[in-house]
Order: sequence, then C-alpha cells, then structure tokens
Amino acid sequence: MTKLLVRNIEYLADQGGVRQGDIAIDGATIAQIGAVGADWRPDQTIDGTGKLAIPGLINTHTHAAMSLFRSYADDMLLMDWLKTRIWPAEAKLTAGDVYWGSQLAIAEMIKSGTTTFADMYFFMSEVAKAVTETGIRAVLARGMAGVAPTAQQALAESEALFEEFHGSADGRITVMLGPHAPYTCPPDFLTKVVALARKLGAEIHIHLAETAGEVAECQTAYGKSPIALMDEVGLLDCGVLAAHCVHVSPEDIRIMKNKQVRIAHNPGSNMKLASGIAPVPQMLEAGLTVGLGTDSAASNNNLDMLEEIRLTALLHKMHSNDPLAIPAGTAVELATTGGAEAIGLGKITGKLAPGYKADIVLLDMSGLHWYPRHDRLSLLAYSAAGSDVHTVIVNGRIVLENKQLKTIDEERLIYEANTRGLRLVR
Ligand SMILES: N[C@@H](CCSC[C@H]1O[C@@H](n2cnc3c(=O)[nH]cnc32)[C@H](O)[C@@H]1O)C(=O)O
Ligand SMILES: [Zn+2]
Repeated sequence: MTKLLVRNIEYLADQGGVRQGDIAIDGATIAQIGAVGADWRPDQTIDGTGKLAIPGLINTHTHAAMSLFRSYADDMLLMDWLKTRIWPAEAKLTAGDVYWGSQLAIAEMIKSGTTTFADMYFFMSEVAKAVTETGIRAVLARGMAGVAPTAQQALAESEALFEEFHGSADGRITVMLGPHAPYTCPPDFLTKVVALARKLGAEIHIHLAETAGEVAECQTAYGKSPIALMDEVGLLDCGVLAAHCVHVSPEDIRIMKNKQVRIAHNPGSNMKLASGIAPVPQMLEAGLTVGLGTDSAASNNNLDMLEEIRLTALLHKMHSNDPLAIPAGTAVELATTGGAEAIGLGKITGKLAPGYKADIVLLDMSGLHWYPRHDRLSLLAYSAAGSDVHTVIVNGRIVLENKQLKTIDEERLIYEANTRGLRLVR
C-alpha cells in the first residue's frame, strides 16, 4: 500500500477552524493528521506550503453526462426546457455519449475540487466505467421514468446496476435507485421501486418539490404534497436523497425530519430555472441533513462546488433579509460533512480525520484574492474559485497534481465531448 505525506499544510480541522500540520495517508485512508512523527516513512511527499487542505467537496446531485448539453438550451422554464429541448436530445444519446459526457463532467469536477458526486442518468454502466477509470467516488442511480414500455426495463436495469457495481471500484461506487420524480413516476410504479429497494437494501435518489407547478399538480391529482405522497407510497422509509425540495411546507419538513430524508440543495440550478428558493435555514433548524449539488451542467452551467457554497451563503441571506443566515462555516459544512451524510457516506468521507478515506483537496492560496488572510474559512466560502484547486486525492490516489489530470486524457476528452455534443442537437 502506498504511503503519502502532505507536509506543512494548513487544513480545515474536523474540530472546526484551520490548523497547521501534516497529513499521513496509508493506502486509501487518512492515518494521522496534525503532528506526524518522523517514523512515518512515506513513498511520496507533497509539500503543502501555501496551500489549504479541505475535505473533498461532495456534489450531492447531478446528471454528469448532461454536460454535453451545456449552452444548448438556456433561459427556459423547467417543464418547457425538459419537454421541448432536453428530452428530445436525450432520446438520441448513445452509450458512448454518456461515457464521454460523464468523463467531461468528472474532469471538471476533479479540477474544481469535487471528490464524490451523486448521479442520476441512464446508460449507467458507462458512468460506472468512467468513475472506475478516473478514480473519483460516486453514488450512481439509473434514472427511471415510470411509464410503459420503458418502466419495467428501467427497474431491471437498476437491479442489474446494483448487482454489478454496488461496492465496486475499491468501494468507490455506491448504487441507489433513481425514480426521476413524482410527475414522471405514478404511485403504482413507485410501489414497485419501494419493493425493489427493500429487496436489494438500496437507497433512493429522487427529484422532489422542485417547482410550484409540480406541487400544485400533485395536490390536484392526489390531494397531497409530493412529500406526503412519497410518504404514503412508503418511499420515505427506504433512505432517501431528495433533490431540490424547494416548495415544501412546515408539515413537509416535519415528515422529512421524521423519515430522515436528506436534501440535495442546488442553488445555482434553482436560480437559473427560477424554480424558487428552498427553505434551507428552516430545514437546518429542524435538524434535517442538507448537502449541496450543482444539478447538471445544462442547468447551472458549470459543476464548480465552490460556486454553490458561495451561492448558498448569498442566496439565503438575500431571501431572509438576514446577513447572519448561512454563515461561511455552515456553507462549507453543507458541501462537505452535510453532503457526505446526505449521500449516505458520512462515515467514510467529508472530513479530514484519521480513519476517514483520503478524499482531500489542496487549494493554492497564492492568488491575489487570498490576501490578506484574516479568516481562511471566509476566504474559502466567499473568495476561492474552482481554479485554485491544485491537487486532488481520492481514496488515497492522486488524481490531480499541479492542476494536471492524472487519470484523464484531456485533449482526447475535449475532442470527443465537443463532437458528440454538437452531433446530438443537430
Ligand atoms: N427520463 C429518463 C430517466 C431520467 S434520468 C434523469 C433525468 O433528469 C432530467 N433532469 C435534469 N435536470 C433536471 C431538473 O432540474 N429537474 C428534473 N429533471 C431534470 C434529465 O434530463 C434526465 O432525463 C427515462 O426515460 O428513463
Ligand atoms: Zn436534477
């Protein structure tokens, strides 16, 4: 097993605050942090001078391969965007497109400090292949629309994905079930999803209460909010990662707390699609687990989690008319520990602490926007940019070194992604 030493670095301590010290990595795991003794004999040493080590950021909700649709259809309403532009283009996707689109997203995520992402899409074995090859960590779900004739096939594919990839790639891949949303999955289909989740012991990743229209439609059709409807079909008993939850009532929040639903908050996507503002301060106050996500590059339009941290802090201050809402430290926590808990990996990633997986990002603090250094946490939340990311370690393996991708051929990737993206919308 390879032993690494990150020497003389400032790091975001598990106990809070920023400290100075060394990080010893043994294989995939953080062995020591703080003062590492001279008896630690590393195979490789990384000089941490002038850098800030943070836990790898967790992108709790995306559709990686949709990066192929970046800049194709902007400035539209969600339903119009999905129905007239995105779904027709997605109908032409091939397995190869999903592989290269996912690689494009993974490359962008690694370069901006994300070490784990939760994905919902199709051709998921291609995504698993890209994850396996590139070294990133991921929680994968085969997106399912519950309408005939594809519904049954989507369930079968989800089961096969779970059997083949859950726990694979040295444990870097986790598989969930991915019913797309209440408006694409009727209750009788969701009942089948619940049965499959129980059989496999799989958790669920779903879009919930994203727009006011979705909630109104659900009320009309079922006399219930999407959250209450999901509770009724038993979905919330499976362990749920719920994307958006923008339009939720205090009663919905109570149900979610009761059923320990974890939320993926996507401020960039919600703002761009004008979906609304999720009541994140109220969710946190109620004790809910909240992580941050980018959603896809087609509704964001990048996958930079440092931007989502900043947007989260700014959006909720503005919305609540309270500059004390979501302070810097909270926003960073949501993107690290909160995100890890949201995707069910809170025991292995999201923290720099002994025993946790070595999912570590080193930020280069030499840029002008890192001076003066009154408060590193403030600099991280409000001033840092994805382009400051210098080194990325996932599961103990260096995947970005001196801003260069170690597991991805960037030139080939750009060619494939560009030609494939343009072909899809021709
Ligand atoms: N509809 C697919 C499976 C869904 S995959 C995930 C889906 O989420 C869609 N998507 C992307 N962004 C959003 C969003 O913000 N809200 C709802 N759906 C989205 C995306 O286009 C993709 O179709 C099927 O036929 O099996
Ligand atoms: Zn989404």
